[in-house]
Amino acid sequence: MNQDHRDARGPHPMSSTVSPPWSPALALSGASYSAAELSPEGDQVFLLEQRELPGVERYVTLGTAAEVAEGIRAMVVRGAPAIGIAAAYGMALAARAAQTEDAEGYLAAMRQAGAILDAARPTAVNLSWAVRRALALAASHAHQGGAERAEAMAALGRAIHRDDVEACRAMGRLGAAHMPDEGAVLTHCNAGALATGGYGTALGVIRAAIEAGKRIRVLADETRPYLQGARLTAWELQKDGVNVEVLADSMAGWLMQRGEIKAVVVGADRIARNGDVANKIGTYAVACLAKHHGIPFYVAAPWSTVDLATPDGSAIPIEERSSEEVAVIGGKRMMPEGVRARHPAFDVTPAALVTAIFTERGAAAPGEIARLAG
Ligand SMILES: CSC[C@@H](O)[C@@H](O)C(=O)COP(=O)(O)O
Repeated sequence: MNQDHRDARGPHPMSSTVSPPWSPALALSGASYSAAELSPEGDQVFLLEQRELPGVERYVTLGTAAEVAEGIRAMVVRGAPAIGIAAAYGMALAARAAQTEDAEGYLAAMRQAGAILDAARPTAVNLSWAVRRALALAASHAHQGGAERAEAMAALGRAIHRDDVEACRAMGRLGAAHMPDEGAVLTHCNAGALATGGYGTALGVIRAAIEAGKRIRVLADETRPYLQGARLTAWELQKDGVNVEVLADSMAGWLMQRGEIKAVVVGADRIARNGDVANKIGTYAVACLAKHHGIPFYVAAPWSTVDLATPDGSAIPIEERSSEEVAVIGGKRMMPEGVRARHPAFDVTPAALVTAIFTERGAAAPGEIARLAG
């Protein structure tokens, strides 16, 4: 990422645009914005600068796989499916940059780009899933010419993007039937259009339920420390005219006790073979509360988030991010100098606390998720 992007909190008129290029995935999602796009020529990646939402809506322009990796690490783009799509587009940039006609040289360059992208964030399996798919394609077309390889890699990124929007729509239709006819549904973090190719997983379920005529209002946990709920979920639902209110994370238990919350639906970063679910830190606490109060707790995720190679949640790597992201809010330090904050960015909700998982392949009890592998 060049300096403009690394330091992307201020206005950088030379490096930013206000709208993404048109793409088939964007058209399919129905939104006016997109977390990640590849330019029509395949030479630039546009990321919606999510760290500046809800105040500023702009895109940073990236020209190399390493810049895309830095955008993922720094959370310019975030959300499991969206970082997988961004990584696939990063691999398209790498294929374009690999000018060599030598197949081995090309493969070495692609492996190197894949390793950089894969290392950007450890928990969401969609990232390594997308890199693996790109490397498999690279191995199959390494002997072709540079232009052909670059075109094929760009097409793969666009297909992964389009498929993700279609998966969101499919799981949305499925999950909508499980939503209450009316009342409040709680969600945690942002599992919406901003976290996916478009439409969203958990928010896709909510959108589909509302499109089907259900009178749902949304309670969005603010989701400390990055505030994905307050900043992102509230932003995208407000754009759609959905009734949304934000809760400080500590408020959900009280509202459940009062009977105000009818269901919980969240996304996932990785689902293990036994149905344990890694998702944004705080999800486990919400699931425990839901169990205690007899409230259904649903997870919506594309099949690319299901990791059958990981037997259970204890084997899922949990990202630890910087103390500063917890300690400093809006530029102000909220704890004494010299005191460190803990920052596990994800937690694991045991399968026993999950009512059902919705994927594009169908709905399943968490313990039966492997059945959908076909
Ligand atoms: C459809 S996205 C589901 C998850 O990726 C989402 O809930 C989440 O935990 C995102 O974490 P983030 O740290 O913002 O990348």
